[in-house]
Amino acid sequence: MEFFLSFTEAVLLSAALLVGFIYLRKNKRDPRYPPGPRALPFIGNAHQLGKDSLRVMQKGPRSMDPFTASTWDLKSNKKIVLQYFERNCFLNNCLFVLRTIVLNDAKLVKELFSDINSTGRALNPVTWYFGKGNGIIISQGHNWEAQRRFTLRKLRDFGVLKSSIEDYVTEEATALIKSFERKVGQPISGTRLFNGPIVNTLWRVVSSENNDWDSPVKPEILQRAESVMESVNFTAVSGLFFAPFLRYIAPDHYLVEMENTTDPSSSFYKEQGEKNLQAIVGDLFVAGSETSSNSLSFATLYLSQHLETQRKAQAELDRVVGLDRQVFLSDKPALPYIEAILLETFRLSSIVAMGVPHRMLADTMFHGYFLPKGATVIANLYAIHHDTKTWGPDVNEFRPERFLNEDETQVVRHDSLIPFSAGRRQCLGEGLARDSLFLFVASILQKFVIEPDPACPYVDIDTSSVSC
Ligand code: HEM
Repeated sequence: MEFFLSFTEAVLLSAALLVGFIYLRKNKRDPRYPPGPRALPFIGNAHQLGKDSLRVMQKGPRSMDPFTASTWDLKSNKKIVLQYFERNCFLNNCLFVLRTIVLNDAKLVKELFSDINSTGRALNPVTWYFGKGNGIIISQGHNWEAQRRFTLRKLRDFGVLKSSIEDYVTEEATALIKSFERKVGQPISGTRLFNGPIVNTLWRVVSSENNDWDSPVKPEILQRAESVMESVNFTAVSGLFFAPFLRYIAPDHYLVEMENTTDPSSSFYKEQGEKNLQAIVGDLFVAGSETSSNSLSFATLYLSQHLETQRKAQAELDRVVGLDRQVFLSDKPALPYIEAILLETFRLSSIVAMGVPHRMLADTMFHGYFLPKGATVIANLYAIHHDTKTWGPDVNEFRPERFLNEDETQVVRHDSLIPFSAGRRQCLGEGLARDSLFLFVASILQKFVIEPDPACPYVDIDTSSVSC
């Protein structure tokens, strides 16, 4: 029997063969890649990553017990510290599949993220549309380096990282305590509870302007920040929301730097400088507001379920601070139990569960494995903070004592706690976040006992959702 193809069929067949050929050439799995589950053509590992990609990336797709967190491969009895996955390319500018390296070990995250080759960011059309690669969070290369260095220096000069924004935060904490005092005995929803004081603190850092977030009419900046949180996801948020306020922002810092820049290739030069300034303001709000306010919500949620922990913290506060004065940052060294509560909250909640993905800027050999240029690298912070081999069998329990020495008089730092990631792109607001959370939590515990709502005594806690 003879077959004849029409011209159209021949063209379609050739096109299909060409696509198949390009696919095979581009997506051939290099044997030097880290180990990982077998991927299918075009969809990669999408079928295995499924709904719970967080846990699959932690344990591998054949994991026998998806709910006991451990980065231990039960079959080979080896720790899975590095895995290779292929994710589909929906919204990512890659051909067919997105090569993805997942790091499940804090030491490896610190090591790889200290390498300049790992400092790229995965750009996709959404982040590109909003940020155009400007600012800090989604930029890379010279632009990122220059903008990050400048912002860090200014935040340091300004004193954020030296804690001199203490006045702002303590004022916000006092306002929060007053608002709680009006509601004693009534249930308060934990969602958005801390958005007002956190957004206002950030706003004061960039503009020196103060707003009463507890007034019946929400200040515009809080409305804008909440609309950002509601409407777009973490990576897709834009500085544009805050643009009308740019005239307030550090006029004698960034704008002076722009004015003094005469090199057209500089990221501070004229229009490019403006775009970066706009993006940075957005970055600070996006990265700083939801993370900090959610951490506070988690801290109060855990505390509401652990009255004994509250009693111990309050005994410490009574001894060190008393009731007649405010808590200051200088009290921190004498309040190790409060500090341990925060560290345990960072660990257990792991709110930035998979960090912010990085992208390899050049082919790199790492611990004998080949990490190709363009591959996405994910630090699986959730896995690192929930590894039973590191933290013990009670990894899902809220137990601040794990961060204290035996007689509970000193904080014990743990190398595997990296809620702010590590290396060259480590969180820029870490100091501000740690200081504000300390002041808020200590001020609340100094005055109140947090109890679960009798109408909702059991709370099902997930990293992303809380429900009765
Ligand atoms: C509990 C609060 C916070 C947590 C858990 C947190 C966590 C993180 C993490 C995991 C990253 C990704 C780092 C990486 O790419 O490897 C990050 C980046 C960043 N954070 Fe935070 N953050 C918090 C608060 C803040 C605050 C208050 C600010 C600013 C005021 C801030 C500003 C930034 C910026 C600008 C970046 C991007 C850094 C870069 O790409 O070079 N964060 N943060």
